[in-house]
Amino acid sequence: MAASSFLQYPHFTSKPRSSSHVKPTPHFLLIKASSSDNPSNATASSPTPATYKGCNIREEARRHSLTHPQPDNNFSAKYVPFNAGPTCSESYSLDEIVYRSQSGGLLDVQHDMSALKAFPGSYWRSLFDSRVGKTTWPYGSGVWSKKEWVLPEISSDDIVSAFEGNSNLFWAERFGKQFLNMNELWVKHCGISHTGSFKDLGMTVLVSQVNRLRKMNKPVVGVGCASTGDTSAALSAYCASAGIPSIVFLPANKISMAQLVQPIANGAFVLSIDTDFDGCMQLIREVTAELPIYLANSLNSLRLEGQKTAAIEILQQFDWEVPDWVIVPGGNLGNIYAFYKGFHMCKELGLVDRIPRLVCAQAANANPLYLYYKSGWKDFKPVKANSTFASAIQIGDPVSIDRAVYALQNSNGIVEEATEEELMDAMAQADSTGMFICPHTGVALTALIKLRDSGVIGPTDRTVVEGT
Ligand SMILES: Cc1ncc(COP(=O)(O)O)c(C=O)c1O
Ligand SMILES: N[C@@H](CCOP(=O)(O)O)C(=O)O
Repeated sequence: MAASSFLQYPHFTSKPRSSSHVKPTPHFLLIKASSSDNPSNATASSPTPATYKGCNIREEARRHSLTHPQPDNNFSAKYVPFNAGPTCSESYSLDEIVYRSQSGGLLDVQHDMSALKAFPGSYWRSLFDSRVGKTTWPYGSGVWSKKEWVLPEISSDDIVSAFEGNSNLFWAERFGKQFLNMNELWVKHCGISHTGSFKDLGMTVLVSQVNRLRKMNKPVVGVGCASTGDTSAALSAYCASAGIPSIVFLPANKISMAQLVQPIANGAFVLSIDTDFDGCMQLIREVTAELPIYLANSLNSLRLEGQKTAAIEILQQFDWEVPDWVIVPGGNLGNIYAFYKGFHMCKELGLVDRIPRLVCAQAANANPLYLYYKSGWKDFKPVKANSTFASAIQIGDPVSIDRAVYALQNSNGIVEEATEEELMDAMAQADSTGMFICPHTGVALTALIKLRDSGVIGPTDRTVVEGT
């Protein structure tokens, strides 16, 4: 299909739809950014979803901020080439539509660290702790409770949030003791989220920024992604919440029915393409380079700003004590870098004094990072990803390979792999102790089992496995 023909699809009008066109759906309750806080804008057919004593929570937040002042917003962030040296002067405003550096490399969101450092670590710890479990807009979200470190310049009115984050850090006591002879095993359940995916953490940031860009009349007619199921579920839900068209490229017959239903129900333009995820990723990169469709995959570094908050949350949930190990399943490899970035910011800004060692776990059927690691980081080759029960990480040519290597090299990290048999055994063992985990978490648990067996992870090491 020619790229331009996407624009003929009725979803893709060049004019942003006003929020009055958004019909609330009975399937979910998202707190939607509106163009105004004026309660009189709420009509009978679109009731304000969250009310408190007759006012919406934005109004309430505004009143609250008068009595509980938030830090002065002198904070800012910009895009810079990923891992550029101190002499590099290339940078872009976050209001520009750019995914790659001049040399074609990855970008990173760089915060004004000197402005953030004006406040001591104890200040940030107390501020973040004070926002947990509240409905104050937008800080009730685990992502936006760290707004100053995420997208400091966005207006709270532009934020599209489902109050994602603040996920359970589960003490896997029985599994740890019975199968691993360890007491300090924890599972960070990032997948217990609005759409059932940790991608919500990144998507609230990306779609909020798109909402802002559209209000600035930037040329964004819709948002698109390639997906193995989770990114498309998150993208379509957040876009539907904000009344923004979305388009998702899915590899045909490789998405579970449960996840295929999500973008369809959310009204996304769903394309099932006769290729694998890597083929879909290539296609969406070409389409978003040519058309005013904003790229929502983790190649877009905005996503990682939201996902990094899971790492900050882990520290917060341990009362700012640092675990020894954090194990993350890896596919397109944005998330392992997001974790590194969250931990590293906490160290740099004085909230903690060290970072955990990171482990990235891949399915043996889709293991390009593992092979690269085993070569001593000498020889990266994309692979043809074979089918795996961990279908969301069936990815052979990860876009964030450079970010992942950086994260692992700077955290004394390790890469492990899991065969199909190993990941299924790990799942069965975990489930037999009352957990109910997905195959991707099974891949991460397999990495843990192997590292315990070899003695690399000790019996008293505090270890967190990310459930996605
Ligand atoms: C359920 C699930 N777990 C883990 C991952 C891996 O995350 P990443 O692609 O950031 O490496 C993905 C996506 O790839 C996923 O959908
Ligand atoms: N597993 C992912 C693959 C795409 O990852 P992304 O983080 O780059 O969007 C999915 O759910 O689609």
